[in-house]
This record gives sequence, structure tokens and C-alpha cells, in this order.
Amino acid sequence: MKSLPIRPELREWILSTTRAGHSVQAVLKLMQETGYDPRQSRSIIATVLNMPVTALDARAQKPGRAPGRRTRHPDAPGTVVDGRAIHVGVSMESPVLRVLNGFLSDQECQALIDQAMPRLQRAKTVDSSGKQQVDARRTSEGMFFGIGESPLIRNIERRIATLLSIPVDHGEGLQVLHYLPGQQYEPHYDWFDPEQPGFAAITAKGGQRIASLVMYLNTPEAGGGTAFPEVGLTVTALRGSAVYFAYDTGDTASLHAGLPVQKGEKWIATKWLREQPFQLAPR
Ligand SMILES: O=C(O)CCC(=O)C(=O)O
Ligand SMILES: [Fe+2]
Repeated sequence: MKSLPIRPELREWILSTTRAGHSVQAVLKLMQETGYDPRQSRSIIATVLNMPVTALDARAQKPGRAPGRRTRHPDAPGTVVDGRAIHVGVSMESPVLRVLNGFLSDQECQALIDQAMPRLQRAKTVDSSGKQQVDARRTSEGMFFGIGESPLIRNIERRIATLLSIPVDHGEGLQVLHYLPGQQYEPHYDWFDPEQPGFAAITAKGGQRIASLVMYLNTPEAGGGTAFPEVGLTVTALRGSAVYFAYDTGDTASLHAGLPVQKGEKWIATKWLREQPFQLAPR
């Protein structure tokens, strides 16, 4: 896209208004009310705030609640699931987020790493036509466990289902990712963008994603936290803990990134949850 000349006063106004706590969507609305056309205002805001225009397109969409089932957000101070005490270390409502301490035992973390290691491949993302593709934004290696494929996986899936009060079959297969120093997962949303041409194909089974649980299987020596840049929060990657976040379609507060590992390595297991059953789960 060609860059537009932006008046310094307009640039300063956008910066000071967002710094004062107004949402980007509010800034967009104000600009349109003062006569800027919507495309032009999006492009100007994206340039000034140094963010992808696509993120602003999503902001402009009306956030929507997927019609299906929702997860229950765990309450502080925590709960006992299957005899395991899980503590809510941090709670936030926008985005809806919980840091869950003690979600996995050290043995479970190690077993997940050991079982995933021989099956790792360069991590893929889903492209706009619904196909899996290698993605430069995601430089880690990964693999998927089949739903309920072993007693270990079944235990973890049941724990997630109980804690979040959603049936096991609403989950996608558990994904394990491995990052080396310098590797990262750049800012993204886990919900699927309805404007993307592949949306219908991606959501044909299971519908929209409604929540994510990222479990940390080890503690990187430096770096590798999960950042939520819209709220200035970084969750530390700590073995056995997890971050849960839930979202509606278009919820831009759920923007998140796997920060580059600076030293050591990082292993995570991610469970994405859908609004409808995604698969037939053996129980
Ligand atoms: O690596 C992380 O901390 C985040 C991973 C993530 O965003 C995902 O698996 O969807
Ligand atoms: Fe993600």
C-alpha cells in the first residue's frame, strides 16, 4: 500500500488519544465522524500505531459471539481437578485471561516432551484457503497428538474439560511446539477471521474457536513468555503452568505472541477449543 502523507497534528492526536486510553476503534470512529473515509482512516492509524492494517480491519468488524458453547472461566483462587490443585495466579477480563499455576506435573510435562520429540515437524499455520502451510511468522517445530491417543493425553484432556466445563470433543488435538533461541510466534489471534476466504472450510467442523490454553512444558532460561500486547501483559513461561484465554470473534484484546526465546529452549502444549464438537472423542 502506498504511504500517505500524515499531518503531524493528526499523528500527535492519534498517539495522544490512544495513550489516554481510548480504543483504536474509538479513534477510528472519531476520524470518520470528522470526515475521513474509513479506508483512509484505517491506513493512517495503522501507519501511526505501527500495526498491520488487517488488525484494524478486524477491529472495524463487529465483534461477534459464536452461537455455540462457551468455556467457563476458572475462578480465583483456584480449584481441585482430579486431585490436582490448580491455582489462578492472574485474572483479567479484557481479554478474558487466567494464569493457571500447577496445571501439569513435572512428570506430565516431561512425558509430553518425550512423546512429542520424535514426531516434530516445522510448525504450520492455516492459510486463507484453509490449507496448512509453513509460515515464516511461526518458526517453531510442532506436532499434533490425536484426541485421546494415550492415557497421558486422555488425562490432560479430561482435566481441561473439567476445569473449563466443556466436553472433550470440543477440543482440537493437543499441539506441542518447540522453540529454539530466536524462534517465536508473532502477534496473532487464535479466532478465525470471518473475512478470510477459507473461513467456511476451517469452521465447517467444530465452528469458531472460543478459547485457548497454552501449557508451558519447561522454563526457558530467558525469553519465551506469551505476550498480550494490547494490554501490556507478558505471561512467564514456567514449567507446569498455563495461560487460558477466551474470546469472541473479532476480540482484538486477545492478540498474543510467543516472544523470542533468548536462551535455552521452550516447549508448550496448546489446546484450542471450538464452539461445537470438533471430533468424536474416545472417552
Ligand atoms: O508460544 C506461545 O507462547 C504462544 C503460542 C500460541 O499463541 C499458540 O499456540 O496459539
Ligand atoms: Fe495463539
